[in-house]
Amino acid sequence: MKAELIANTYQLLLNGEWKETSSGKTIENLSPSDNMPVGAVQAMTENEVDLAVAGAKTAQKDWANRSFSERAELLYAWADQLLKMKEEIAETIMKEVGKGYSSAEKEVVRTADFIKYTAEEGKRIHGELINGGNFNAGSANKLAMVQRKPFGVVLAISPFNYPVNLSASKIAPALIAGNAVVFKPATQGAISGTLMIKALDKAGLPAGLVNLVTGKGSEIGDHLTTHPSINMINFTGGTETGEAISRKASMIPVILELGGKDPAIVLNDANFEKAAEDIVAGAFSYSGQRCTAIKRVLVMDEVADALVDKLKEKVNALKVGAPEDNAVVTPLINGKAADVVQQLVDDAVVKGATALTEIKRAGNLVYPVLLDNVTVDMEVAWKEPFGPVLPVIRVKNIEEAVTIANESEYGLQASIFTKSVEQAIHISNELETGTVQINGKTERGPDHFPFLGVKGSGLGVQGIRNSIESATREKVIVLNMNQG
Ligand SMILES: NC(=O)c1ccc[n+]([C@@H]2O[C@H](COP(=O)([O-])OP(=O)(O)OC[C@H]3O[C@@H](n4cnc5c(N)ncnc54)[C@H](O)[C@@H]3O)[C@@H](O)[C@H]2O)c1
Repeated sequence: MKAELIANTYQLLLNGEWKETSSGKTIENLSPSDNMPVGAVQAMTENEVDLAVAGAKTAQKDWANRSFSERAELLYAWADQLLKMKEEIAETIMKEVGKGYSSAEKEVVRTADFIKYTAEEGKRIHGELINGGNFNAGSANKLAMVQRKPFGVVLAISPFNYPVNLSASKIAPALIAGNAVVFKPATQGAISGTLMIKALDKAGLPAGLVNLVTGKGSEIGDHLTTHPSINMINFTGGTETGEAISRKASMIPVILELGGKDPAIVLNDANFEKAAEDIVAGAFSYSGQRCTAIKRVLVMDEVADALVDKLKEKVNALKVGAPEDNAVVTPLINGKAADVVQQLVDDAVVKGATALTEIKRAGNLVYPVLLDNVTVDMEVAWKEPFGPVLPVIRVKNIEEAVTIANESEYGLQASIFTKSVEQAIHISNELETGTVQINGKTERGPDHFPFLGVKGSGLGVQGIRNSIESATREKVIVLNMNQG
């Protein structure tokens, strides 16, 4: 019997049953914006993790035998249920991770769209036939039938900042490809993740096909990532955690979406109004707590004053405050995150950066900071703040901008603002990033574009079709035809 979720203490979903952990322990989530309790999730035991993985392994066998279109039906129904729960989920995202309500609502709608597109795209996945005669030493009598097969059980680990979107973008492609999923949401974000799974369960989820594992990553994370029955890991989070996972996971594919230090490079001929608008939106929306946030500006010396004036005007106009009021800059996820930002700003100011906005903090709420005259000896030039701070580095020429951009340990995205497309393409080719945005802010999506990070920003490629393909391996059957 499936029990209804108990108000404020959320249950885990294990092999078709909503229940409490045998540990008797729960983890309470407080809202980053007002410190009020949002609810509690179960702190599962290693034994329950084992049951979750084993149940998923069993459920996967039957699921893999279903056709793509049958699997797609579950995804369509899931998207419908998500939209029916839109207000409840958006409100929970808002409270749990401090995101403005309208952004939280957009996250739910975008996720439903993502799931539907995944269902459609899954139906277009097919293998290929290869004739052996295409290779010199081969024979035209050999025919390879290449099919795409699921890996088995996919472990999906998501971060706090998009608790619904970055979870479903792992689960839906894995499911359409015929895998089962063990889903471990970030603790702060686990209630939103639980509601998303509740929608999937209402849509007719077969028992065990997706098991919800909640608990502290630091306590059950290693047990999960080194579990012998996990066949693939899809992780989004910090670079340190991701690198540790990739070292521990042995002989299984790992997809990692990690941190970033995306630069916006502004050339002499840029449209400064448009560049400033995009840079400020790119840097400060959801308080800069986005992997693809613009995290530094590299502007040509001659035009820096003109750009900085516009940046300052727009930063000062940002709405700061409560997520309920749809503020752009809201309290950060926790006090530790605010301390990191404050420390980076203090270091820069001590070393001679010019703060163009008032440096102000109230608990987790860090007011937006625009720093001019940042130099490469300052930590803020290199570290990911994951908060509302934008450093401006003035450079002599394009070569210097490219050098500073590429000296980063990260390589997620970069923006270039210029009227010269040729120049932009030339610079794009020099930049060591997964994506370059010409005359636009760095961002993930539209979700069917390939999305990847290089260097410390990740491993593997996402984007709907890429994500489905990444959740499958090839299986080759060779037909040796009778020559007689
Ligand atoms: N590249 C991208 O697409 C992308 C998108 C969003 C966020 N991010 C990055 O995520 C980070 C912020 O998210 P966060 O603070 O939630 O990251 P985090 O690394 O602290 O946590 C991510 C997830 O890992 C889990 N975890 C922690 N220790 C673990 C362990 N030992 N084994 C297994 N799992 C473990 C956490 O519980 C959580 O679910 C930023 O660095 C940001 O740039 C990247």
